[in-house]
Amino acid sequence: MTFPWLKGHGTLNDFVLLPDHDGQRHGELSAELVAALCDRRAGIGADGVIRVIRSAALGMPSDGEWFMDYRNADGSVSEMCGNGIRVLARHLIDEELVPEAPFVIGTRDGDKHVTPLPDGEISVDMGRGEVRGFSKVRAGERVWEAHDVRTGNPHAVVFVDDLAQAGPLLEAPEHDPETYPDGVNVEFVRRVGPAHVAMRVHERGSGETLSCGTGACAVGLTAARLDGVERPATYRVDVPGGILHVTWRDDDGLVLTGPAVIVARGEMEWMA
Ligand SMILES: N[C@@H](CCC[C@H](N)C(=O)O)C(=O)O
Repeated sequence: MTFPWLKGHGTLNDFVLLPDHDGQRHGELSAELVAALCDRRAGIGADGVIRVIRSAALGMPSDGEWFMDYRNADGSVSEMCGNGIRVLARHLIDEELVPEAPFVIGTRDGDKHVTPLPDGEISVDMGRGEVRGFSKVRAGERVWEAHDVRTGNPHAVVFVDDLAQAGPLLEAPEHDPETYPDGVNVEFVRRVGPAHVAMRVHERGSGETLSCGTGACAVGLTAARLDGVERPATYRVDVPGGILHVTWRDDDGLVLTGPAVIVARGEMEWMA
């Protein structure tokens, strides 16, 4: 089987893009193929795969022509990816597949409005986040009370004095299956200064990654609420792979802004 692919990243959260515009190339995208492509030794290597497909071809209701069909590195499906949608947007712009900006991309968390900025960064209206309460997470020997936050997908946000307190994060932090029946992305957050935080993340289905856009939104929203700030407020979120900005608008919506680049493309002859 041969097929085209591209590789891109947003703050080093990296993705393999699989153009499959009318859904005829990959059929039901198998978890096995996704995991093989994401393998950093035996495959291309990535935190996730994005199938570039028309909303209509996937039968998904959307005002956007294009849909982000997102898979984690283990092949599991996620509703939303804040870094991935910017990388997909960059690809759609580069290939002139979208007529004008701003434009809409469909996701399993609904339609997202995307705005390319003059400095090359891309903003995404992520919709409203939801802060629900608390739930315990454990990493290594330590247990924390985490904020249960939803930004299209599930997050547990833990404030720490030092990001090293999370330990090596080689395994998924333990969590309450009643709060998170489908698993959870866990963010460890340190305050850096006013409206400025730093985080590490262990992503559901992908392990520790160098950035997470939905996670940055969960963290920015939680920090801003704890600070009791007036909206609109913008928080800088430092991730190991770069810098993201999260704006909490006065209508409660969250806007994620950050870089997105395509770094390679090719034609794959899958030998496995
Ligand atoms: N890296 C992404 C989030 C990807 C999905 C996540 N692992 C999940 O399973 O919910 C981001 O930038 O938001």
